[in-house]
Amino acid sequence: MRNKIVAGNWKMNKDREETEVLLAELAAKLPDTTAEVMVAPTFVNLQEAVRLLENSTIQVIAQNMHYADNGAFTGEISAPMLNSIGIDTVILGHSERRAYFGETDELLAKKVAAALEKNMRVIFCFGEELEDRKSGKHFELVESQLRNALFNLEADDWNRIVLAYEPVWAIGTGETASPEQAQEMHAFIRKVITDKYNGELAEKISILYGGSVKPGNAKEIFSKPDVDGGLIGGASLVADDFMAIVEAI
Ligand SMILES: O=C[C@H](O)COP(=O)(O)O
Repeated sequence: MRNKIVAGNWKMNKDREETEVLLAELAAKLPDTTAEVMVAPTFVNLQEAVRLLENSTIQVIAQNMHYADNGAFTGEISAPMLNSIGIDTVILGHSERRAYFGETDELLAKKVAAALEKNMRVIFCFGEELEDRKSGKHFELVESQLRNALFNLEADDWNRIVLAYEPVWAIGTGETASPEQAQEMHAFIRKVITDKYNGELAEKISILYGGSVKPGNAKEIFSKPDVDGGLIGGASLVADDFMAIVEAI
């Protein structure tokens, strides 16, 4: 049985006070669920978020990290720093990091290795652009992203990998992949992992869908057999919406 996960990626939203308000609402409204529920506030508010959620089952995770432990990397945050405030899960490879900050598969392979080395869990994001889908190259592209960043991992490393398929054309656009498109890609991802490793390993990997998941479409998307939850952007900034999505899992 794979872990069901609903993770809220707050991106560059919510200052300190707004963070406190939203976390308090989320803690109060969290429904009874067997799913893992996670939130990724901005770096400056992570420590406070950990403190505020110490009595909640909601996990606080990070949006990004550098591959080095420390050093001359102005503006960056390392895995040991995250560990030191009680964070053990990090989102890597988000399409906004790839598009606006030039993150490549090669760099992401180093980040993934660094996170795993520090016993962190990684939510690894990947997905095609609209042109890739229009030209029918989306399967090829997705496979290459997995191969380049993750296929040097040992089978055991995958115990700490969660995948988040996010078609770039569906992020923040209001346009969602149809539940069938999501299922088709998730099944393909599981097949690619089966071919590289084995079916048993592939069956254990939680594969989240991300891209305009809202209370109104979450249930249908989550009903697909290879969709194990969601990475939620905009709707994670509104407590009732996020919790409605948690209810839908
Ligand atoms: O990390 C979350 C994804 O980028 C999805 O964002 P969205 O739900 O605002 O489309």
